[in-house]
Amino acid sequence: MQTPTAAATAPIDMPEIAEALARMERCLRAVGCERVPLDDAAGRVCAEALPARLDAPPFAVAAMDGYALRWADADALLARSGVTRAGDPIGPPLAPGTCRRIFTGAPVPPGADTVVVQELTETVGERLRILPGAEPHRHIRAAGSNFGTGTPVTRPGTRLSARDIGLAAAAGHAEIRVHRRPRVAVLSTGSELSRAFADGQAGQILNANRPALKALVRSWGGVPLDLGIAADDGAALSVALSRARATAGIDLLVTSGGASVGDFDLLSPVLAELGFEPAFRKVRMRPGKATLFGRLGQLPVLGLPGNAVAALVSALLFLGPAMSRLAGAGWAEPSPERAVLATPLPATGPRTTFLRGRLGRVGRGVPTFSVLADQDNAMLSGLALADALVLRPADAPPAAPGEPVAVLRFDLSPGF
Ligand SMILES: Nc1nc2c(c(=O)[nH]1)N[C@H]1C(S)=C(S)[C@@H](COP(=O)(O)OP(=O)(O)OC[C@H]3O[C@@H](n4cnc5c(N)ncnc54)[C@H](O)[C@@H]3O)O[C@H]1N2
Ligand code: MOO
Repeated sequence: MQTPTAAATAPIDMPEIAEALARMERCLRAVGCERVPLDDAAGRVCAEALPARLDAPPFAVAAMDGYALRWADADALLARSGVTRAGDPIGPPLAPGTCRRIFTGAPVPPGADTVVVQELTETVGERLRILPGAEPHRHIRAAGSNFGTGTPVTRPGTRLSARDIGLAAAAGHAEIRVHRRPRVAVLSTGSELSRAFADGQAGQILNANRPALKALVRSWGGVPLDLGIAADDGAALSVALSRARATAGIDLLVTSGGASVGDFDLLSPVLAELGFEPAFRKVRMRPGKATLFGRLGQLPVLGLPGNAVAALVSALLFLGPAMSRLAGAGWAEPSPERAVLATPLPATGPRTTFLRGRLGRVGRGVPTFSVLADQDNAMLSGLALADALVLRPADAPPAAPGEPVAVLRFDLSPGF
């Protein structure tokens, strides 16, 4: 991990989202690699350009069931000379004036330059007539026409799809080098958090962020490590953070809560005592202002707000790209799409603002966006119902139905 260079020179203020992301990007590197069987490679991030170990197809093969022949002989009545099925050896060369019965996938005999589909042939006694409609040089897949030996068949930095895995297998590979899954530790902070429904006592809140963040880590290709709950107590938080720093193999620590300005929001002061190097301690966005990022020794730390909606919106913007970079798939920020307002929007305050809403579609045009009534940053019911966020610039005036807006669609961040 590189030193957060911007943070070293810039004041630790409240950067805009783009600046905060840029500072974060400079601090994160892809994790190491491992070799896995192709059967376990789906969705993993490829770390090598596998070269094909053979020509494919390895020899000329018939693409249809029919007869192999020399096109120059097509006007004659052809003598039959044997049969080749898929899996048969290549067989002897085809003598002039003859044809060979052949089936899809079978090696084409040397000398033949055309396969005529059986539907365009006619048997005349012992011989074969080629009917009008047959075409020269058809229905043969030349040796190496799919790929040649040495051709790279996988691309580093891409998530392996079923298509990639099929191609790698066709190219003679049973294993592939991939990035290991990033290990992301999740620490919830807050004395009010209870561990489970049955524990719930007066004054306690169920821990929604922990399972939600672990789910995101898993959906985005990582392995979550649950570090439990730290109370709003300096000593407890210090122990939990120091333990995380000392634990080998954690690629990123994600905390939630305790990041604001209350007397019991201790994350920032405790991190500072432990020698944290911040890249930013707040972001000019709503929700999600209480987001911090930096390095605790070698360990990158992303501090998300406690409010459940703020935590998830901030995770969409910051944890998503971080996971993508750590996983080896490159830095990938959620990209806004165009939509048209179906409902009015209020003026925004001094931070870039995200409002939850639902997309609709009118004809084939850009989708419509209807803002939801519930925009409380702690209340998950509205976020669960939403399928997009509208992105409003800071200090934007009210907007009316019909106006174009930018939206972040949740379906473009699978698992969110
Ligand atoms: N005087 C100010 N107060 C607050 C400000 C501010 O600027 N000045 N910022 C507000 C904003 S914005 C947010 S967001 C929150 C951020 O607070 P923290 O990150 O310090 O989070 P907490 O205070 O610990 O918790 C806030 C809220 O979220 C609930 N919570 C916490 N963890 C979880 C969890 N794991 N699962 C479910 N819910 C959780 C917690 O009970 C609180 O209700 O601060 C505002 N205040
Ligand atoms: O900005 Mo807080 O992080 O609004 O919810």
